[in-house]
Amino acid sequence: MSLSDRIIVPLDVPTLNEAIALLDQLPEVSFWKVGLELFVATGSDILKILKERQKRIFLDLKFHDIPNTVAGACRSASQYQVNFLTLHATAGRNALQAAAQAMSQTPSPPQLLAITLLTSLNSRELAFDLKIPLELPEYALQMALLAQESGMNGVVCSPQEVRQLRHVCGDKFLLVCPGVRPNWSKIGDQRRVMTPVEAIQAGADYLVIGRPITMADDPVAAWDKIRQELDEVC
Ligand SMILES: O=c1ccn([C@@H]2O[C@H](COP(=O)(O)O)[C@@H](O)[C@H]2O)c(=O)[nH]1
Repeated sequence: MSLSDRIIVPLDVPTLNEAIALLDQLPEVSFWKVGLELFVATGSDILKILKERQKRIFLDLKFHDIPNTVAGACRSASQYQVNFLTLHATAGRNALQAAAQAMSQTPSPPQLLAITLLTSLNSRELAFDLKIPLELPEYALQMALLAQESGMNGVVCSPQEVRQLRHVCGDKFLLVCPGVRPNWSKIGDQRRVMTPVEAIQAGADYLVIGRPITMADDPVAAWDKIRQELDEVC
C-alpha cells in the first residue's frame, strides 16, 4: 500500500453535492471518511456513491450506548460493507464485546475501531472537566487496552500516543490518527496534534486529514503538498 493510500480524508460537509464536489476534485484520494455531519444530513446515499467509485470507506459514527444498542447499530451499519466503523471505548467492555460478537456473525464485517480519547481534548480538560484522575497518556493506553481485550480491531487515537500504543498493543492492532496537522495549516479545534510525517514515523497505520485539505484555498495543492512531504521523508 502506498503512503497516500494511508491518508483518509473526511467528507465533513452538510450536503451530498458538496461531498460529490470533493470526490470530483480529489480523484487520487482512495479512502474517504463519512462522519456524523454528512450522514445525519443525507443518510447512506454517499456510501453507494463511494462504492461505485471503488473507494474505501471509514464510517465514523462513534456509537456510544448500552451494549444491546451498540451491537444493533454495528449490525445495521455492517449492511453498508464499509471498511472501518467507530464506537467509543467509554461505552465500556460489555458494549465493545457485544459489538465484536455481533460482527463475528456478520458476512464481510467492518474493522471495528474504538475512540480512546477525542483528539480535541487536552490533559487539562481530562482532569478538570471529565474528572479522570489519570495522566492523559496513561488514560489513552488504558482505553486502547480495553478495546484490544474486548475484540476491537484497533483504535482511533492522537498521533501523540501512537508510539506507546504501538509498543504495547503490537503491530497487528490498527492505529488510526486524526489530529494531524501539517506545520503550514491551522490547528482549529484539535488539541493533540502532530504533522503527517511525525505521525507516520511514530507508527500510525492511517492518518485522517480533513480541513488542511478540504478547507484549503486549493485542496488539490494541499493534498499534493502533504504527499510530497511524506514521500520525501518516509
Ligand atoms: O478523536 C477523534 C476522532 C475523530 N475525529 C474526526 O476526524 C476528523 C478530523 O478532521 P480535521 O478537519 O482534520 O480536524 C473529523 O471528521 C473528526 O470528526 C477527530 O478529529 N478526533
